[in-house]
Amino acid sequence: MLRSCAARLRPLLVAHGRPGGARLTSTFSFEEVTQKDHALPKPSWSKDLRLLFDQFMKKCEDGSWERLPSCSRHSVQRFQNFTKAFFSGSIPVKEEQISQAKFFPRSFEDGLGFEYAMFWSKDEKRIVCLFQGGLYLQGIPGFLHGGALVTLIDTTLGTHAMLAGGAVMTANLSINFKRPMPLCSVGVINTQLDKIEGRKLFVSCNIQSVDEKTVYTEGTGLFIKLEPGKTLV
Ligand SMILES: CCCCC/C=C\C/C=C\C/C=C\C/C=C\CCCC(=O)SCCNC(=O)CCNC(=O)[C@H](O)C(C)(C)COP(=O)(O)OP(=O)(O)OC[C@H]1O[C@@H](n2cnc3c(N)ncnc32)[C@H](O)[C@@H]1OP(=O)(O)O
Repeated sequence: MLRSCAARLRPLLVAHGRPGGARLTSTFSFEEVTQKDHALPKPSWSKDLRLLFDQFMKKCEDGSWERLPSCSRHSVQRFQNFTKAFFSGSIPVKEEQISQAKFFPRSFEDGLGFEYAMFWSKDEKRIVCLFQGGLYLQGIPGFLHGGALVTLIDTTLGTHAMLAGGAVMTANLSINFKRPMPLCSVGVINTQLDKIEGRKLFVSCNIQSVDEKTVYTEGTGLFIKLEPGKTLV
């Protein structure tokens, strides 16, 4: 039986002894829901993406690296806990709609949107995200839309911030587009946590070509740790 994504993510959050991780687990009581893990090889993955994925799966064998599961939906339970913890006002979306809601980067058909897999290095405290942008992410003809790259950077930096500090939200992103990234090509995102100041987590990354000869995009993000009881709306 497929374990829920959240259940597979939970050990990561708690294993790093993050109070946030524990709080996130206790606050969000990861309900056991069976969901498809999208961060696994699919027929739409290119040879480059599969090769890189296999290289990183090998690195996971000694436990120094960990593949991060990635599902398309939050459970209703997590929605209830998240909104109860951080949102006082009535949230416009209804609970029954949540089961249809999808995590944006996982809302495309296989191969047409964001194909990606993230790996977390416990020792180096960084994420490597292997990414292939599909045909529905086009901006200028033949190249990826800048907003698609920002989405992926937001999600990757946000995941790093979450692993470092529990439930977070993006406060600021700054992006430099250095070279256009071709549609259907593979990019590698490397993140680093630059500093933590109170509730503020400053993380940065770049997206490089597989041969590391081209830097497509650079990004920094400021993520704010959410405080249960301090409602956002
Ligand atoms: C979220 C996880 C939930 C559980 C998920 C479980 C499993 C994971 C599964 C999938 C998820 C995968 C990845 C998740 C990670 C990321 C994905 C994307 C995340 C987003 O896509 S999320 C949507 C976009 N995001 C928003 O919708 C936020 C709107 N916003 C607000 O909700 C508030 O704005 C908030 C909460 C950010 C802060 O509000 P607040 O009241 O709590 O804090 P306050 O304002 O006091 O700021 C505290 C200190 O930050 C400084 N500060 C604030 N903003 C700044 C800025 N822009 N520039 C420079 N400094 C800034 C202040 O100056 C002060 O600094 P100082 O302490 O030094 O005075």
